[in-house]
Parts: sequence; C-alpha cells; structure tokens
Amino acid sequence: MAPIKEVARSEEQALSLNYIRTILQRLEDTILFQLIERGQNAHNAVMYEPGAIPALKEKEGWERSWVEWFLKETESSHSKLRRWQAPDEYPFTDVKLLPAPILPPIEYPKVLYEPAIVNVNDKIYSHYKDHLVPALTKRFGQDSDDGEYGSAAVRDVDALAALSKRIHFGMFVSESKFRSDTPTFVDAIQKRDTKKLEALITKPEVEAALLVRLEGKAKVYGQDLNSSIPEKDLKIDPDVAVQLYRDFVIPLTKVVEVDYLLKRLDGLTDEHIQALKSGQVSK
Ligand SMILES: O=C(O)C(=O)C[C@]1(C(=O)O)C=C[C@@H](O)C=C1
Repeated sequence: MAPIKEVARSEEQALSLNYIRTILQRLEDTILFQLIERGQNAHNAVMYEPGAIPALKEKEGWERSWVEWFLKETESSHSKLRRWQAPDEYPFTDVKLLPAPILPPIEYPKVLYEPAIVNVNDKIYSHYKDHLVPALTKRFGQDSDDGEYGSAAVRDVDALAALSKRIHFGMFVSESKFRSDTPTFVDAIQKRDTKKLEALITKPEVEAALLVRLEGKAKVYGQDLNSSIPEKDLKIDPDVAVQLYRDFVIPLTKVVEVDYLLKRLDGLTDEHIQALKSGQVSK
C-alpha cells in the first residue's frame, strides 16, 4: 500500500514522471507475485459464473459470482478503512454497495482533476477471468477444478487490486504530461483528436524497456530454487506475463490516459481554458 502515502506526500512528487515510473516498476513485482500465487490454484471456472454456487444465494442472497461476492466482502471492509478515498485505489464493487469509512477523511493533495477520473475495473475483471486466469492455470488442464474456492478467491482479489492500481495510475501519468505541455494538450483535447493525444502520451522506448525487464523478472521470480534446474519449472510462464502487459495492461493504461485527458477540461470556464492554452497556467 506504500504508493498511497507516497502520492499524498506532495503534489510535485506525485506528478514527477520519474517518480510515477518507479511506482509502475514496483507494481510489476507486485503483479508478478500475485499472478504466481493465483497460478498455484486450478482454473475453478465455477467461481466466475453467476449463480454457480447455490449456497451463496441461499445464505447471502447473492446472485452473481463467487469472486464478485468476495470482492464485495473484501472491499466492504477496506471501505471502512477508507481505502477507496485514496486517489490511486478504485474498488471493483459498485460504491453504492460499500459502507462508509469509520475514520474521518484524509486530506489528499488534489493531484488529479476529479471530473476526469475514469474507472475501467469492469474491463480489467472481464479480461482477468476470461483470459488471464485460464492462461495462468493451463498447466492444470483446461477447466480444471481443485475445489479451493477460498484460497483462489483471496488470490483473485489481490491480483485484481494490483492490476487495477497499475492501470489507473495512467491518470497520474496523464496529469503529469498535461502539465508539462499544457497548450499542446489543450489544443488536441478541444479538437477531440484522440489520435494526437495517443501519440502525445505514447513512449515506445519506455514500453519496449518494460517488456524486456518484465520478462527478466518473470524468469527470476518464477524459479523454484529447490529444483535441480530452477530456470526450467517456472511458476509463471514469462510469455504469459509479457503478453498480459503488451496486449492488455499497457493498452488499457493508455485508454485510461486518453479518456482522462478527453475529460480534462470538463467544467472549466472559457477564461481558464484560454489561460491553459496560452501557457499562463498549467492546471
Ligand atoms: O510511462 C509512461 O509515459 C506511460 O505513459 C505509461 C506506459 C505504460 O503503460 O507503461 C504507457 C504508455 C507509454 O507508451 C509508456 C508506458
């Protein structure tokens, strides 16, 4: 949970691109370890099917899936701890179903522009259950089931939270880029020029370095040092990790970045937008 505190420390630090990238790099470690954990259980497809566990409906009145129920349960207790008030934490559960925090609110520096905040947890959840879990558990065989729905759901909740934090961090990246070249961004936003915005935020060399680093990390973190050939029986397939980032995590982070930017001027006065466009102010 360290990034929460770090985001709160100062607005300047929260918007330093170098600093944000160090957090993104640390989250690579978190995500890899969570995925290694999830890969210890079988696919357990029934956990993701609404209504597939009848006791849930009987005992809890819950008609959706086991994992969505456990997300709601976990996120409810975390809501009481005020986790969802942090600017880098977004629940999967509809906030209307979550209880109010017990402690008074923390005053986080207003780093993000609130009307522009986006939540893509639905997309993350769908990809996770439809593609990632089957890929992580393929060594057990397709549609495998070990009956360990408790452990597997705990691992799902942790892995989903790590992915969500990473992907929503795109908003800090966007805010940072917006403030460092405000007139150019304002112009593209006003023209609704999504292609231009995408080009402005894309850094191919950063993406390429990330994928190389991630593959290396997966090869190291996935080793079983008790094995006679530790680099053989890896606990995570490095290709699964690289594919996840290349085809899903990075593209969705970019969607978050662009969607946030498209809403970045919402609710501002014409005078304010003019001042941003002429470079007089940067936020
Ligand atoms: O580091 C950045 O500048 C980002 O925008 C983040 C990120 C990523 O998801 O890792 C996304 C887009 C860029 O092309 C490079 C990397």
